[in-house]
Amino acid sequence: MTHSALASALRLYLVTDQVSLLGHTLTDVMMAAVQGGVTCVQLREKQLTTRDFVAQAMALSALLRPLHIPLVINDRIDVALACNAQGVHLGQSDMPVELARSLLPPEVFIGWSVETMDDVTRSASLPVDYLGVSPVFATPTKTDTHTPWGLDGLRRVRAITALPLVAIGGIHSGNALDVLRAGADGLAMVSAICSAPDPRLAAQTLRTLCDGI
Ligand SMILES: Cc1ncc(COP(=O)(O)OP(=O)(O)O)c(N)n1
Ligand SMILES: Cc1nc(C(=O)O)sc1CCOP(=O)(O)O
Ligand SMILES: [Mg+2]
Repeated sequence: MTHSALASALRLYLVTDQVSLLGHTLTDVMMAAVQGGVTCVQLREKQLTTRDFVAQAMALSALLRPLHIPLVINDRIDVALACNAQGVHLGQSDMPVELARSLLPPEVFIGWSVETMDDVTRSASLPVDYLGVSPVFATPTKTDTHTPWGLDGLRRVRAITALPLVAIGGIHSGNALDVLRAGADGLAMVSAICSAPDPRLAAQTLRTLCDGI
């Protein structure tokens, strides 16, 4: 996929989180978000057994594939391979991206979290397809994060890389435009969609913002 095709695919990026679902099922929230216009889904499971993770990944893959919405698996190359995911997302403590690249089919894209300018500089010589700018704002959804980049930090990242940038952390409809204007290609969100009273409407509102600039 070209940079620009991948950037479009990552535009409104749902990251799942069982804890944030307010009693709804993951499948129901994901499908509502898809109806509202999310362009990409990351399955992020920290508590499941491998067997249950694979089963969940296969179930989501069967729903998303006919809709041509890419499924990204967080952290786990084996799960991504098992469900023929379109992408994986790896962070600074996950499997090294060079090793992941050697294990994955070439068409599977790799996202990589960048927490410092040094990470961004290093990304130029790594086999990564997009960068997760981690975090843009502090968020209660994930607290083991590095110092937030803020909008100025995001602008500085934008200035030194041509890779697609996915902003994550504390993003919602009230700051989405600022984040896009600071240079993000895509917005990744957990709570603004998963914990919304109406996830379909939340995604639709965000999609309208994404399409408007
Ligand atoms: C799009 C996106 N960006 C960043 C992350 C965070 O990845 P990581 O730092 O590996 O942390 P965990 O999500 O694994 O807790 C992400 N998942 N997605
Ligand atoms: C999964 C994840 N990764 C982050 C990072 O900074 O790398 S922040 C985060 C959670 C984002 O949740 P919310 O949209 O509710 O703020
Ligand atoms: Mg990770």
